[in-house]
Amino acid sequence: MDPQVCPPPLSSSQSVISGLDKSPASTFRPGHSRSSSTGSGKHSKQHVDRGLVPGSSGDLSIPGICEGYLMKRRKYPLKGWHKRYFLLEKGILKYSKTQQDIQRGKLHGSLDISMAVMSVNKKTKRIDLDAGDNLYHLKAKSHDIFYIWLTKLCAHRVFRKNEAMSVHRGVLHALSLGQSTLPAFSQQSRGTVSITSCSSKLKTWNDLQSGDVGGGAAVIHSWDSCTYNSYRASCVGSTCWKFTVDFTSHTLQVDLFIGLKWSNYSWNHVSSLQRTPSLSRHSNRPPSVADSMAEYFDASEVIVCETSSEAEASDESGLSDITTTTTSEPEEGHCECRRTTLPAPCADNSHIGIMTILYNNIGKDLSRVSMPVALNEPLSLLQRLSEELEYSELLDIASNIDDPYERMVYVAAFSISGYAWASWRNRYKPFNPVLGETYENYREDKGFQYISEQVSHHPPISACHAESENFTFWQDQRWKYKFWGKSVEIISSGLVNVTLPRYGDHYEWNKAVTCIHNVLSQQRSLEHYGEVIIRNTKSDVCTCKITFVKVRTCAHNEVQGVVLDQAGSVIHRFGGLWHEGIFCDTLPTPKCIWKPNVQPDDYVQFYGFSSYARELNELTSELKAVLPPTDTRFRPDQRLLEEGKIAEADKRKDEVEEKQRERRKEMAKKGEEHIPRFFRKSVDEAGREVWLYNGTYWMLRKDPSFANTENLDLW
Ligand SMILES: CC(C)CCC[C@@H](C)[C@H]1CC[C@H]2[C@@H]3CC=C4C[C@@H](O)CC[C@]4(C)[C@H]3CC[C@]12C
Repeated sequence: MDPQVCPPPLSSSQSVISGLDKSPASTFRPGHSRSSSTGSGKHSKQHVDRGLVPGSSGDLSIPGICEGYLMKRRKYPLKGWHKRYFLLEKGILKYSKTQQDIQRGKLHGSLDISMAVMSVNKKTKRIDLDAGDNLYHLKAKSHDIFYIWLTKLCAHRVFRKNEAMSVHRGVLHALSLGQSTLPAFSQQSRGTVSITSCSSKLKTWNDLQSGDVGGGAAVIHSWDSCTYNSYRASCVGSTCWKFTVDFTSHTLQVDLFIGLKWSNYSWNHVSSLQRTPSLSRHSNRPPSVADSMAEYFDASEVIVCETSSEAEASDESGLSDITTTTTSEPEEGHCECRRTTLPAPCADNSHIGIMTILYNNIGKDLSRVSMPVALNEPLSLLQRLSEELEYSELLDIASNIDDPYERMVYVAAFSISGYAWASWRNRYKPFNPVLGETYENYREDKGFQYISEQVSHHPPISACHAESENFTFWQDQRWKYKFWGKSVEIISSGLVNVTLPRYGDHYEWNKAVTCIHNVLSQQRSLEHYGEVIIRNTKSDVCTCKITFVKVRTCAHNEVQGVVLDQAGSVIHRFGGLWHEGIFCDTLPTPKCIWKPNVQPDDYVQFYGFSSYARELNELTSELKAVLPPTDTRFRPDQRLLEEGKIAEADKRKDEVEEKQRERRKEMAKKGEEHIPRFFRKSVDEAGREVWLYNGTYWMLRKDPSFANTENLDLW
């Protein structure tokens, strides 16, 4: 995959589709050409430049309009593609059913190109635009049309960015002149905010960024008095401006917003200004800094994928499902052929009397209590633990950062990313794996292979191990549930370990406490709290302290962290919301370090599963041939649940549990002890009992293969 690829921007006068421009359907406007991608004319052979996203020139000429029919992937529940008429003008992509509808203003949707991550696939002629709250999967009918759109989309992105830059300069200029009105071009951009009233705040902000206050480094308290109550952001030199100027016209408003917040204006005040869609998309909460930063960083990406996929062709039939979360075209033979949905939606479990179950088991370890299958999601805890690797790319990045402090920031973001699922998953519980159950997750596309095993039943311990070229990850988790009457606390012991062989690092950290609030009601919510300390056992250059902040009046899911040097001084500071993203402002370029993938639209119907989670229990014929029979994917009750056959699943669950009890009794009778197959018990440097991978799984899988080994019969 090749990030940051865009054809050179075209000014209005040098449209790639000059041939098309001459088609009768095209209309010309001075300095504002119109290109119809539906025309049949030939354009000069295009090549996609590998290199920078162009456009720092500040050229403000408006790129030509581009319009025509494209195929657009349907939204759930309808599948397949449909033909829609698109119009790209001044960086805004609008679409309707027909050209007439567009002309009449009957829009189906619109999207700001500069706010979207664009993924393209030349072979399949696909362009995916992900603006966070809006995701368009588009496909051109021919390569010519594909290139026209690609070129134009890039040109419009650049235009929007330059426009924002110039608006910004204009504001600064106006402020420096003490003007109360703004130059015309800023009003042309949007002009919705009462700029004059904010100018004094901006000026102070401007002083801050120019280093007049605090010797070039100003510490701003409470950016957002609600979300970032205690989060302190330092703004060094011009860095704060840097992120803002690169926004489109939204920038201005984000700037003002931050300026206002800093000046202790309330969100309500800001919301009384006319907000742009990007700011108001999370209507129930104020935008966080993480949001805005994430938007910028995403928007600067254009991802090109070279590969094609056979599955793509079948999409035409309208039979395959939508992919809503991938921002790039997956590699051949992989994600595209992974499933994007589950065989059946989840069943309503609100009728299950959790109260009776919990009250009958007060004081007991709930992981031992058998519960009705309707409370389960079709994943086991072994699979659940592998979800912690969903954002393994953070470790790949860390493994390429020479600076140990910055490396730590990425390791920290990885540790936080493993908690993101919680905001969508509070209605169902994973299956408790039976003793000896295994689960592998071989992700060639992500570059790691993961294996896990249930190594102990009492207490339940799940051990797992993943390796890739860049890192090794392992943990053995034991957890205890504590029921407090209304909420359940899950306390996990066992450390998470990550090594980065390139630097000889070995990081280890504890887990935060997970709490299910209002467990008896349907308005359950999950919270993580406590402190996570990340240590590098191979070097004491730095440690990291992450605080999952316990809920306060309005700051939900807040997390803050610091990277400290040996003397205890703060080298890096980061923070954000564990379900939304982590932002670090102490790096040379303040950055959104991590942002969770966009949830599929239909996540509520499918247990709150992300796209990644949906893939975990898929059993393809290739996998069937190589997996050991102990793999979770073969667990019959879980499979039945996945297929929506609740009553049968319940019956099978009893049988599986009964079989486990019998095996245990038999072993006890014979005086035997269960010996895990792929993990061995050991003691770490601090004298703690740990379960380590014995290195045999992938070897056996290959030779002689599990079909030729003796395997446990678990179900
Ligand atoms: C009453 C029921 C249906 C409500 C749903 C309970 C859910 C939210 C509970 C049940 C089991 C729990 C998991 C048990 C063990 C772990 C491993 C730990 O390292 C992180 C938290 C994690 C992953 C827990 C997350 C929350 C969890 C999934």
